[in-house]
Amino acid sequence: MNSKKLAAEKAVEFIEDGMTVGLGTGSTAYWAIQKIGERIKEGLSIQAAASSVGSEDLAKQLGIPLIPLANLDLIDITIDGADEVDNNLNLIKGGGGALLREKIIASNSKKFIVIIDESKQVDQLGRFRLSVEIVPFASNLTINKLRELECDPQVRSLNNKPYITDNGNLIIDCDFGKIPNPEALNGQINLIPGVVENGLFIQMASLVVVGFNDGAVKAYPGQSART
Ligand SMILES: O=C[C@H](O)[C@H](O)[C@H](O)COP(=O)(O)O
Repeated sequence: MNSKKLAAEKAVEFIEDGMTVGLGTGSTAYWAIQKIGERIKEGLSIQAAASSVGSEDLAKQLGIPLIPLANLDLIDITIDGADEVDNNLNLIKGGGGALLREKIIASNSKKFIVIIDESKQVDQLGRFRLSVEIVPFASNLTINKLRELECDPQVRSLNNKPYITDNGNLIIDCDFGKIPNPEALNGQINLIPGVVENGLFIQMASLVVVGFNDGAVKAYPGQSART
């Protein structure tokens, strides 16, 4: 049973004609984009905003109409994956390096639906290294500041070169261990000059849809639920 696909397809049921839809990034969001593509072929009429070049390319292949990002106003619904979801429905995202665009799109969405398989559920965030996007200028200085937070910062690399985001920045993966106060840590990190954004998504989820290996799907409403 593909639990990522189950969660993704459940979430796509919330999309209605005429909506502006935020497309997430990653292996779970992939299934949501595929399902949206299917529904477009069946006559669904929407416009979409992609959170990464990869998702934009996939949407184009599937014939999903994309709205130019500069024209984006309010997004009706965004569907995206996560690396971890805690009991308060706070998230760690950014494993695929798309956290900045994802956070901009999610925070401007009336409804933000998070889709995960059951392995992503945790009691407390911190099993997964937290991604921090920083500008390349004097990156060592910014990394030193992150090190002061005692998180063993590591520059993400790809093919033996620093990984560069869609925005031309670096990703620093930080191991904080268990994160007892994600809200405070989010503020501390984002106050460091040179940091663009980090992968903590605090009280942003309207709904978390979890796919289970036995075929069950459960949905948990978040505190930011507006509908
Ligand atoms: O930057 C990547 C995103 O935050 C992804 O949504 C996240 O890493 C989850 O990806 P996946 O669904 O592939 O586990």
